[in-house]
Amino acid sequence: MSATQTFKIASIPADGVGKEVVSAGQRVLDALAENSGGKFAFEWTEFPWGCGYHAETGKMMADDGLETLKNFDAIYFGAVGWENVPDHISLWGLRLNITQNFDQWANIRPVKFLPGVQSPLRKADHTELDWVVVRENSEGEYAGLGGRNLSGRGPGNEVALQTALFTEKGCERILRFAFDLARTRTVKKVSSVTKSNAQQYGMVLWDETFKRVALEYPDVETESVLVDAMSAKFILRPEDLSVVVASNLNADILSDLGSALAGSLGLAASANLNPERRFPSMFEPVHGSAPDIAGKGISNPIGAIASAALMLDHFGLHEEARRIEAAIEQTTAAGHLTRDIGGNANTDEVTETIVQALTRSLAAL
Ligand SMILES: NC(=O)C1=CN([C@@H]2O[C@H](COP(=O)(O)OP(=O)(O)OC[C@H]3O[C@@H](n4cnc5c(N)ncnc54)[C@H](O)[C@@H]3O)[C@@H](O)[C@H]2O)C=CC1
Ligand SMILES: CC(=O)C(=O)O
Ligand SMILES: [K+]
Ligand SMILES: [Mn+2]
Repeated sequence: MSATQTFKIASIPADGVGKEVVSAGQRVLDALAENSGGKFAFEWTEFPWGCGYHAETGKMMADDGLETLKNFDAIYFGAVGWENVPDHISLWGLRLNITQNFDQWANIRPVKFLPGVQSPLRKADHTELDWVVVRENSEGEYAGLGGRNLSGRGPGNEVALQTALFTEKGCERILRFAFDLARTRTVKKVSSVTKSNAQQYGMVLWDETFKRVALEYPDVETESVLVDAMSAKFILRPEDLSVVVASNLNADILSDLGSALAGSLGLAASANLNPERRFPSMFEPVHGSAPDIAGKGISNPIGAIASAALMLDHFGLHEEARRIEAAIEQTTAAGHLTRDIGGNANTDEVTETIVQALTRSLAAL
């Protein structure tokens, strides 16, 4: 028998439901490894970073945290944010610190409809709707550029600048990524989203770069849509979508909309990729720490488990990734649903049902 391939994964559950869903995802991956016949194994190292760590140390992560993370094959993340730390401090201190410094410039967020899950869309059918949001994850509106003039202009006259950064190289690499992804899909189409009628510098550069790159992909259909119109299109003509590429903020908003259309924020998976593989990539559910339901054991683990499947794809374990997705589908089809999607199962019950479906499918090999 050939040697076991071991993947070193850094897990960062962080805050709120992040802890519940990361442990669910680990449980599923461990079950997969146990049934792999020694083909591969996962070696987990958990880091306690997040708002709880901040309460004890005044920092969101260790000073040498990035240096430590560099040695892992991937990062499995939960969600960051709690009431003891302002959201912009916690997000920049942990998630954005990692995505920015590890140049995880491509954020892939599939919008996936599942059997047995009711969508708010009247015409939703899980066999027909299937699109993916590609989010520029390194610049745009989240470049972190700007500043505040707190009191220099006198009381009541404070000013703040929040500058979006668009570079031709940054636009080009994410647009190429979207085209390459479209080529792997049944429907070869890229919808590029901006607001270039109102934002006449950066987003016009994006639009022009899109037209230029598109010339190299004559086999891929294209459209350029303004973000306000695209939000309507998500609801009225979702069957027209395959790959939707947008800037950091616009894609952030559109991906929450997409996951809500599929039934819940708790379902959506994401991959923060450094496509050059100079740094580890990070896999996390699209949702945040959900303080309104945290600690009750009722959070939906599917977004995190589906993110673990995206991590397997990154490792080249495609067949195993599809098996996890199939186990998720079997579970929802059989009516094992958490509350956010209309059921009354808790996090552990759904996770165990997915593990059982996965184990059965592996035993049948
Ligand atoms: N990547 C990250 O770590 C992100 C962090 N955040 C942070 O999370 C905190 C809460 O942010 P919100 O705007 O409330 O967004 P959120 O995504 O945490 O919650 C929005 C709604 O979706 C529900 N929801 C989210 N995940 C769920 C799950 N797994 N199962 C069932 N229901 C779920 C919540 O209960 C809530 O009603 C903030 O501190 C925010 O900064 C928000 C988004 C992403
Ligand atoms: C911060 C946030 O909302 C996201 O990355 O989706
Ligand atoms: K998250
Ligand atoms: Mn978001």
